[in-house]
Amino acid sequence: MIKIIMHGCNGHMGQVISEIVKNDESSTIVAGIDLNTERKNDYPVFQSFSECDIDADVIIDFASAKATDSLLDFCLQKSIPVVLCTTGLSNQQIERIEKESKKVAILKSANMSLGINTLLKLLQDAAKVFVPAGYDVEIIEKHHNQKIDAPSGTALALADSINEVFDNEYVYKYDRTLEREKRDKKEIGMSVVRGGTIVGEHEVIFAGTDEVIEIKHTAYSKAVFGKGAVEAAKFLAGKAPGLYNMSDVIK
Ligand SMILES: NC(=O)C1=CN([C@@H]2O[C@H](COP(=O)(O)OP(=O)(O)OC[C@H]3O[C@@H](n4cnc5c(N)ncnc54)[C@H](OP(=O)(O)O)[C@@H]3O)[C@@H](O)[C@H]2O)C=CC1
Ligand SMILES: O=C(O)C1=N[C@H](C(=O)O)C[C@H](O)C1
Repeated sequence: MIKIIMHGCNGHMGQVISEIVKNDESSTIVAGIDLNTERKNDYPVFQSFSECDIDADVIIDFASAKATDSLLDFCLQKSIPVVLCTTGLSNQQIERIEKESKKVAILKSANMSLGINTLLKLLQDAAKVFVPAGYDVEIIEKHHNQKIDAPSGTALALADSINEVFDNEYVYKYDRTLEREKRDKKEIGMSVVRGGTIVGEHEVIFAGTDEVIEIKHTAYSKAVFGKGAVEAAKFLAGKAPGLYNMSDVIK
């Protein structure tokens, strides 16, 4: 039975994970951390890591980038691996995660679904064909109106996966409203929609002369992220320090 601390336990994803774990015989949540402690849970909830003295095998994090530094402090202090799912991290935080992963196991993934993680690999094959043939790459992402960060962590991961094939030569373009020039060949454009309760849509477009290829993923429920996160937690518990991602879990 793996013991989990749920960071962001009273948020949308925290509640999805709580339900999954409640029905899972091989994992249990031993504590939650959340700014909001009003909700009743069947485990103790602390407002911050500094108040939590409970030990665990792994932490699942779906909270806020504002809380990522205190999360890392706690993981290092207690030597507890972490499945880091929060998006909107700064470059400094990403550098720190890389550094700290030499001391504790960290699995970082902007999207825990099987679909997106498979797409990350498939896209590289598509890009190897279309980009050298001169096709432009554009990404459109759509999310609910409660989302704080833009573009989504997944949109950035999709772009990174394509960019990696071309030695990271491509520049990301988030806003064309001030442009008075044609699109540069060496850019990947990202467009963002926010509205209602859209769970998460990501579309990658390869636009060539007289043809367009659109590869799209739609999440219909947050459960796809929750299931992946619990699977990742089971994978990471007991692992040696290192930086892991979902491709280590989904073979
Ligand atoms: N990797 C993936 O597959 C996925 C990643 N995400 C990412 O996960 C994160 C959370 O998403 P979601 O559950 O929808 O967001 P919510 O806002 O619903 O939940 C976040 C929870 O964390 C709490 N929180 C905020 N700041 C702190 C803090 N400093 N310390 C402790 N708790 C804090 C919030 O409290 P309060 O409401 O009081 O602010 C809230 O209860 C986002 O970054 C999102 O992009 C989401 C889905 C999938
Ligand atoms: O905030 C969300 O909801 C989601 N965030 C992640 C992201 O930023 O990519 C993953 C998913 O699309 C849902």
